[in-house]
Amino acid sequence: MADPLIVKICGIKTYDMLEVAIAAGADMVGFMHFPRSPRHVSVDELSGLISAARGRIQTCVVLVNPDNSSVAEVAAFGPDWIQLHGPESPHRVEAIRGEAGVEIMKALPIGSAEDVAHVAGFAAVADRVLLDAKPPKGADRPGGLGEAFDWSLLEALDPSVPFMLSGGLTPDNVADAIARVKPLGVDVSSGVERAPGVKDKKLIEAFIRNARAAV
Ligand SMILES: O=C(O)c1ccccc1N[C@@H]1O[C@H](COP(=O)(O)O)[C@@H](O)[C@H]1O
Repeated sequence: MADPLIVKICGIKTYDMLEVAIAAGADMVGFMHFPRSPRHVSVDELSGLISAARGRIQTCVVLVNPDNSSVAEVAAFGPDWIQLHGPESPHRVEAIRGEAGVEIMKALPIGSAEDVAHVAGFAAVADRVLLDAKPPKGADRPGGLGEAFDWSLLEALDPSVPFMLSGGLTPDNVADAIARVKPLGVDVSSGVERAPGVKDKKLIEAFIRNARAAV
């Protein structure tokens, strides 16, 4: 039997939306700890949200090119995952994985065949890889821009590499994405918001319903 699809709702900032994601049947929630993001939560907020979620849903803290002290500070709150969403090298991913004591998801920007060729090297040192759109030059953050990439690029990916898909997913395109790309899981932030950083209950419910119906 195929593995069940993993659905991650990222950029949760409030307890209300944490409860919405849990009730709607998400498998994982993501908390952004990156000040330039409209979804940024402070370390105090992170600590509270992770505690409220513990044992009910998997938690993932998103960091961008963190130093060792940030990794240690966040890992101490006991999330299930840390997502590295910056230009971390395979060597750095391996070092953080060794130090953090939590599972590591490495986000990789995909905009060309060359980007796809690098995925297997990261998959070898991370617990999971997340394939996202490559941000345009000059973007103020490396993700969470609601931009999709050309999914057909993934036809060149080694089929033995499991990956999650993100970038511009919405309730309207998630079923098509799953059918075409066959990811291990899907991850959404902007596509379930009514304004940047403001999650919407109905969009979260529709996203999860449509994703589950596609498998
Ligand atoms: O959400 C952000 O602001 C963000 C900032 C820095 C790095 C990653 C960020 N978000 C992650 O990007 C992907 C795709 O998001 P979207 O659905 O296209 O908006 C997802 O993993 C977000 O958590």
